[in-house]
Amino acid sequence: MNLHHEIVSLLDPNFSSAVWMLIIVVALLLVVTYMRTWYKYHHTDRFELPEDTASLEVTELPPLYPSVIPFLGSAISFAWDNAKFLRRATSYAGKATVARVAMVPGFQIYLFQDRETIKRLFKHPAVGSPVPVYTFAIQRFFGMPKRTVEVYRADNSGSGLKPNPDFTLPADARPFYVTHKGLLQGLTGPGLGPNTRRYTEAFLKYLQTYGNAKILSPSSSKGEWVYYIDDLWKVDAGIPWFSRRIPRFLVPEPYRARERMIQGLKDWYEYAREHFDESNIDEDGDGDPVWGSSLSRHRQKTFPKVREHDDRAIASLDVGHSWGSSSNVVATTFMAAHHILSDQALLSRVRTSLAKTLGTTNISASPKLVTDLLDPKILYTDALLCSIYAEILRLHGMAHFLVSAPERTDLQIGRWLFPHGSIGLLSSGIAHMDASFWNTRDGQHPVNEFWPDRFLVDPRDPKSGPVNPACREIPYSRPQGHQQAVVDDDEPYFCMDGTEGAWFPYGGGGGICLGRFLAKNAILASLAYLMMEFDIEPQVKSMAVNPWRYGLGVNQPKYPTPFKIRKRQVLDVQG
Ligand code: HEM
Repeated sequence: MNLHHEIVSLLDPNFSSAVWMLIIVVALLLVVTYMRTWYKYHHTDRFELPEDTASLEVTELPPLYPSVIPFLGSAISFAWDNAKFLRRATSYAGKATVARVAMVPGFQIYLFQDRETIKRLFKHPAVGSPVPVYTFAIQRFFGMPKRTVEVYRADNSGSGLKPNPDFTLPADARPFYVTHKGLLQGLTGPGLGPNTRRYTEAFLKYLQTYGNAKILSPSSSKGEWVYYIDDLWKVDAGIPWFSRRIPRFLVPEPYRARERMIQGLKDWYEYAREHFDESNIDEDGDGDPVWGSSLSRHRQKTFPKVREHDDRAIASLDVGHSWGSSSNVVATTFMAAHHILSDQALLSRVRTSLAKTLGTTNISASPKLVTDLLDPKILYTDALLCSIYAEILRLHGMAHFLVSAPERTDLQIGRWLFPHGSIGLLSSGIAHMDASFWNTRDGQHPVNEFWPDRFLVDPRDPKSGPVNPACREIPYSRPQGHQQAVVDDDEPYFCMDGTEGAWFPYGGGGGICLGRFLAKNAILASLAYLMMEFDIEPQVKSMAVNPWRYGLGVNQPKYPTPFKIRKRQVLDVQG
């Protein structure tokens, strides 16, 4: 049949009257539904937030985002360009807001982007991290065997000591609790100091032997050394593919690298079990030559007691741990170094400020050990360095977070209802780019540009500080600390007051990154060492960000960014 015939048959009243009627009814339904949603969407007073919400009776769901083709319309826009769709759906009259989006029939996602709601979500004790996000990551990113993933999938007991009341399984079915407890101690408790120190020592050693150094896992199955860190970066490059479920035959390299890491880790466990000697634990009670840290020893002791956690499964968790503890730290340090090194005036300000903070211009010639000098307690007092750190994570810390309401209880988040079993999405990338909230110095320093002074408060300048003076709610205050006492009252200081719910590269609430303190310590120490000890010349004029990774963590460059690096020759001037 040719086109002419098709048109004729469509116009034939006998053939198509019923079809036409159906099409017209469906079209009318779509138009009416769209107009109803559109009307409600535009007539919700979304910016009216009552002061006291505790006594408020909430019946209001966030407004449903209108879409011409229900469900499909939003799902397609989201899949096509999630950053653009999220920005559009979460902004109203130029302000960040909340919206409900129908993704597939029967499933709506709650987009929370206004600061007040985000602050409340982070503070609400019943808001959790959805189990499917974690199970997706351990299975797809880190190759966890299915049988072990099922144990996580069935664990709705939470990560606290006391399981949720509806959880009826025995204690060995609580992998979230076991993992969380170990990480909490190792990354935020007694392990933080020793871990920071070991990180700094390893980083210095790596740079001092730059070019020759390869970090090796203890052995592989064939007794060969494996380039663990090289493989880690191959896995890191594979994360955008894993997250889109691209199969192995199309991108074999990251899958192969992951397998080598898993094998190397399993061999290491065997080797370490054989060679560990308690009497070799360091004086700090944490490190040891074979397991490395009390966190590793704790994981080895506790994981095998959880169902389906043999060496194979633990190795997948450790691939995840290796990735989680390095990818974002390296990306943040790289981005900060790139911005500092691209601006000679800033580089010189950073070096002057560090020399003052550390009390010397030549840190390796200082009578103090470099690791003592790069102590976080000292580096935290360097206002410019801290401001650069916060600004880099604002500009480049782009992550989507999912939060969940409990399975049986509706939550009241400010004036909004977050119904039981629902999933919410927050994007730090959008919050970090809110031009109405951040101080741009009357547009001189737009939100999409790096401004090293954004988080500095100059007591003599009322227009300084991170928050747009027009929407600042609380006055800034100088951080109180023993080192701060010696500081001149007029000197600019680092401050994040008033940025809660607007700056959250590490997530927030119960699911907040447990490595955030270690990350900050590592980033500050690495930057201080790189800037003070080396002359680094980038070999590219500009750097483009890789859009493929948007929402997966800190931005990375799209193309290789070569640089020349050599040891600095500086005179030892004690401050
Ligand atoms: C700049 C560096 C880092 C960034 C931007 C970052 C970011 C994040 C983000 C966005 C999450 C998810 C939060 C959520 O889903 O609500 C997370 C979770 C986590 N991060 Fe980090 N992270 C960094 C460094 C680290 C380091 C150095 C470690 C460990 C040594 C670490 C360990 C973890 C752990 C264990 C979790 C899971 C927390 C939980 O589920 O209880 N992170 N991180």
